[in-house]
Amino acid sequence: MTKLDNIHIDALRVDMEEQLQYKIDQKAKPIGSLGQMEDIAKKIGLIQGTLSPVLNKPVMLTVAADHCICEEGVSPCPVEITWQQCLNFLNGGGGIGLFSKVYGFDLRVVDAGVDYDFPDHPKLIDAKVRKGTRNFYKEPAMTTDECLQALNNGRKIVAQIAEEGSNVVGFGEMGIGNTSPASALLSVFAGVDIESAVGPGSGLDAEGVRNKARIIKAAIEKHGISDNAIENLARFGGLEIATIAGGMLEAASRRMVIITDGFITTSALLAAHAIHSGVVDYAFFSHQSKEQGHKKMVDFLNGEPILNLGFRLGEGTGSAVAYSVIKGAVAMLNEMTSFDEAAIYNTANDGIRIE
Ligand SMILES: O=C(O)c1ccc[n+]([C@@H]2O[C@H](COP(=O)([O-])O)[C@@H](O)[C@H]2O)c1
Ligand SMILES: Cc1cc2nc[nH]c2cc1C
Repeated sequence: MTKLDNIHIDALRVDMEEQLQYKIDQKAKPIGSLGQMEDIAKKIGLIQGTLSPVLNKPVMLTVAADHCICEEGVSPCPVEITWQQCLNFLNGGGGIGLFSKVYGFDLRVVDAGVDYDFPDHPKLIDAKVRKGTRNFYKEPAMTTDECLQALNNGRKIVAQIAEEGSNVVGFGEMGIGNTSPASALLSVFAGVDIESAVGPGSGLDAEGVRNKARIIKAAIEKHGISDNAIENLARFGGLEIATIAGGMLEAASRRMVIITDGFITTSALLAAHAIHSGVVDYAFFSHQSKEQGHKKMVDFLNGEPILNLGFRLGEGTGSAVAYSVIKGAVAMLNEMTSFDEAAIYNTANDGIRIE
């Protein structure tokens, strides 16, 4: 059976849009002058169905897996970096170990399919389906069952953090080789040609990028494109990508704020969107990744990146940094003085309306 049970995603509370806009326009500022922050504040109001939203206990889920597609020379990095970085994150290191502390996230590292036996750790979640996603140049990346298992693991993990009181989940990933499945999913779900969907990832040269495009193109020709989203995810995805996709669907069904990171977590959102398009209503695109295909993903999903810092690290680093803006947006809606409170008039001294 290639479907997930009981996914229900509510529509946003669009009936509240006018009231939210009114509240924002009463703030002591020219109309629209906080730009995209105003859109973010409004969207969180629509997600939570309130004029006074609250962000509780943000959790960062950095989901990791290995990729046997690396056998085809699609990544310049040794695969051992996946498990080494996971241990590093658990010790507060790497980009996401640091940024989780700086920006106030409770970081959990999720083992969705790393080719390594980790020691127990309070912040490590064991959701290993198998040691490494298969080489999709030769065979489907996952069986349908494995893919469903990963999707359901993501759902369970997010359900658990929601039970613990969180209503904000940032997504990150760690997986040497995972820009290859992300490119394949961009091509399959958004109809983007392979050459435009592929890039250097963690640092391939031009010849390497051409080889990567050739491998992914051959794989898509070999397995074909299904009209079932989960089948496509199983053929070309990754265990961390499927786990993240399931987590995003669960988060949306619980009206949580979802923060996507770069190229790989956005490919998970593409897959989740193909399963249930309503998931995108709950998602914030933290930043515009340098990986060329990322813009195509964001455009396909009608998103607008919050930051553009030239990041291409992954791990959840963009999600963490952009949360500072999201927090500011919610504070603006709740705490910024209105014209009334600031005891200034909605007209300038010379009588010109401030707009
Ligand atoms: O987040 C991004 O946009 C991003 C872009 C390029 C690479 N990465 C990271 O680099 C790794 C994948 O790169 P690669 O070349 O091994 O496929 C993986 O661990 C990602 O976290 C991440
Ligand atoms: C050091 C290192 C850290 C990473 N984090 C995400 N991808 C990565 C790739 C490398 C090589």
